[in-house]
Amino acid sequence: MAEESSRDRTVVVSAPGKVLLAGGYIVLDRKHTGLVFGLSARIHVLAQKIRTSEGVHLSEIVVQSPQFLNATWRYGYHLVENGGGIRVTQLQSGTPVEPNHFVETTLNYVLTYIAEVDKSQASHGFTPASLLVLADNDYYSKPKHHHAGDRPSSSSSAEEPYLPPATPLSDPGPQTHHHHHPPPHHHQDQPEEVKPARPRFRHFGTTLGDAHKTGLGSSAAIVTALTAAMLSHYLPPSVFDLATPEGKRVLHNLAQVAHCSAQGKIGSGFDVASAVYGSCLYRRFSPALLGALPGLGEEGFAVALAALVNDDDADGADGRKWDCEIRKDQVGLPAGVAIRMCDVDCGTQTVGMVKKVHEWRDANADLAARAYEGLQAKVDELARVLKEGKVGEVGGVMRPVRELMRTLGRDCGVPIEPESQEAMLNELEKVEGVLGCVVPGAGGYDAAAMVMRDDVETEKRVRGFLRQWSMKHGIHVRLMKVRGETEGVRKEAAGDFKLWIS
Ligand SMILES: Nc1ncnc2c1ncn2[C@@H]1O[C@H](COP(=O)(O)OP(=O)(O)OP(=O)(O)O)[C@@H](O)[C@H]1O
Ligand SMILES: C[C@@](O)(CCOP(=O)(O)O)CC(=O)O
Repeated sequence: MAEESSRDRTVVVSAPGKVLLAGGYIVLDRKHTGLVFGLSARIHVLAQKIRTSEGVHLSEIVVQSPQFLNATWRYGYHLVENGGGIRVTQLQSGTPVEPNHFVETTLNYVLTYIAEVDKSQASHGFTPASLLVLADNDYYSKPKHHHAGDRPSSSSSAEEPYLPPATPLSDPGPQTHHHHHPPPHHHQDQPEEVKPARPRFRHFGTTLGDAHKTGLGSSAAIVTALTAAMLSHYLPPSVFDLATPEGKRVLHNLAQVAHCSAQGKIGSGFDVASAVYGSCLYRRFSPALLGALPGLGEEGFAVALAALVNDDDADGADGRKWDCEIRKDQVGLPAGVAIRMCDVDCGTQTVGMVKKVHEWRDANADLAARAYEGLQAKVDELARVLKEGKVGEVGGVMRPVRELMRTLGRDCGVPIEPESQEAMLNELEKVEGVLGCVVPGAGGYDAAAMVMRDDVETEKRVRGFLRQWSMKHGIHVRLMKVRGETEGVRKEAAGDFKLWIS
């Protein structure tokens, strides 16, 4: 008799966002490493079987992001000849829905992999499934409620939008009473009694394309959580078990391949690694690893993908082709210290910045090698002082990280720490209890990261500073709820998501 699969139960998986505290750009080179922390902000994916009563297409897979307008993606799928894998096709009905490239690519790769490792899936067809995506609120800036002359402090007290009414797959109803975490801290600038309860998963009131992302790595988190949820839903535990090191290894490899493909192979993969493993010192895999994989739909894609993901035809010295290093033992945070972030509501296009840095590096090899080595020394030092709890030394390491990144930016002609961010961080650094701050990752206008004392007084001072800074500069900077956290992907209790389960 067939082993019990998870297909009849709801599987919920979550994966964390990331903050690359130090090591941006250099981590793209295998010679170097980056210090990445996972975040408390997670993307959750609920995988459920679709009950086929209401004329639902038999081979449909539906992905929904109920926090956004027009965000239901329905897919059919077909087997491509000559082992080219499984390709999904977005089905349109009614209002046209913008394609979701990351979701679609993930479905292609994951269904191809599943059909290859469990042949019965390919022959019987995949049971129709619903995949519901719920992102913690900090992934996107708050929706604006006032347009012309938007004043910084007023929008945060505006009424929270509810989720839209019944969708074809679930009717979660208003979310205001569904607190999973403890209630959020009170904003200093608002009297407690007028603050409406905050929905755990708010509706952003826009399409996904119009949402302002804060730079927490939503694509890596969704690709990872979606991959894990689908593997857990369709495969029996003897073939895939997220709780085992082997399960995490397969998930990591498959999510990296899918994410790289969707992204156009430009990233180091630190964001997927931290979505799977949480905080770590990360060394990337050799880019050549993916070079040999045929494209989706090309002859032999399915077999090659499964071999690459399982890493079972390994010829490397240690028996594995995947040569990335994920060092969790070298990363930690001192007690009483937190990593927090402030959103400047702008967001950054990383791709163009990486291109320019690489052009400069290629034209200035010696200079670049020295700059990269200088940064690497600071990455290691920062990891060490945080791990060893040397609280007093944090600032003395983070300041040079900023200086070196600014120099790199100037040399390359890239605004890694733009002037407006520089000015703000210079002042933020002086706030009592703030140990150090940086523009994380590629820099630019993504949310800034701080290492600060984890106490109410410091938080008050930081909020006060950001409020004043916002007013003075006519911008909206806010302290986000999100914190650095060490844990990676995990299964969640389905009972905590009852409102979402149909
Ligand atoms: N809640 C969501 N539901 C469905 N798809 C999502 C969701 N959030 C993100 N995505 C997918 O991820 C894409 C955004 O990826 P992108 O790499 O631009 O952002 P990011 O990973 O948050 O960026 P960064 O690395 O700067 O943090 C979206 O276009 C969409 O395909
Ligand atoms: C520039 C880079 O090193 C870091 C990008 O980080 P982020 O997406 O800005 O957090 C690119 C990468 O490592 O993929």
